[in-house]
Amino acid sequence: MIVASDLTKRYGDRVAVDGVSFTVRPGHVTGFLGPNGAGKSTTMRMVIGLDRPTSGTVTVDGARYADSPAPLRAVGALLEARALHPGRTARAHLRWMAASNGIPVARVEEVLGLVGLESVAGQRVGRFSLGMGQRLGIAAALLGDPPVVVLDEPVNGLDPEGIRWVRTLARDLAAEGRTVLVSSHLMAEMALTADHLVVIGRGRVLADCSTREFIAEHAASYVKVRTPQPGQLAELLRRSGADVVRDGDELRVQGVDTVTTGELAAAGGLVLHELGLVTSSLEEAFMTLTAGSVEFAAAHPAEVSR
Ligand SMILES: Nc1ncnc2c1ncn2[C@@H]1O[C@H](COP(=O)(O)OP(=O)(O)OP(=O)(O)O)[C@@H](O)[C@H]1O
Repeated sequence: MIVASDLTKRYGDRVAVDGVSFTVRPGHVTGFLGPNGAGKSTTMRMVIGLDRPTSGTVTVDGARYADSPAPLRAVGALLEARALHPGRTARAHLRWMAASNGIPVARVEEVLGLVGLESVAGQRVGRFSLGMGQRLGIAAALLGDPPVVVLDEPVNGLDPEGIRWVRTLARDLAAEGRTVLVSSHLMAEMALTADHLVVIGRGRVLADCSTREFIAEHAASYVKVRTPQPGQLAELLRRSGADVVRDGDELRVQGVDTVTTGELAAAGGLVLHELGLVTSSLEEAFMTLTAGSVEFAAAHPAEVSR
């Protein structure tokens, strides 16, 4: 279990992580979600002791990572900008990591197989593609067979097959009872991978709930209905308590479902050309939630031309 309590990190007068508290439980994939610059990497670096909190604490299974006698066996981590010796082969890199953590060399071949890098294990990592580098980073994270796995943007640079592979791997690791924390700035991907979400923006926790709860709360939906008699239908719907927005022959209705909308139209003898439920995408929900906390938002075209 990872427990962060009031975790804060300042760089000079810049607050990267601002009083963040959350718990990552075993047996689940927890998605750590936020736009660029939200503080995800900084938080993850503090989890594995690469950065020291300005204040607050973070513990892994009750202990600070820095106090662990064999860190790779306690927490496996894939962090961005991993330092790799470009002249070393993938196998040599993993063997060196295994040796320095008292891990049997046979485990190196196991993890190479697990991430699908056996055939290129003898190649120098300097020539690896971004995707191969990510797989090597994941192999390194799993080397110590750790109960806690922290993956920072693991699908970066992966093709669709690779993305699906990471998703399955994360879920399998959680199903084995491990604690799995995966960061991403892609809401849709996280919705498929994570059971639980911790959403941050500008260093603060914006949401901490199950993925199901997040979808139910933030993905807005409305009934879309098209009719040649929009004025009359809007009137009927409003009388039954619905909020209605009219756009030509189309009505966007909230507060009643598709069944009620159809029945009201039938009772009023009105013709319908279209009736359906529209649910805003999770990406939209995520962007709405984090709108005020995006560090590098693109200017609106109208603002640029002004
Ligand atoms: N070493 C550093 N010195 C100064 N500022 C830093 C440092 N590391 C991070 N920051 C700042 O802290 C904030 C959070 O950065 P962080 O990399 O943790 O965000 P992130 O959510 O991981 O973003 P991304 O998705 O872009 O990786 C940013 O404003 C960043 O500029």
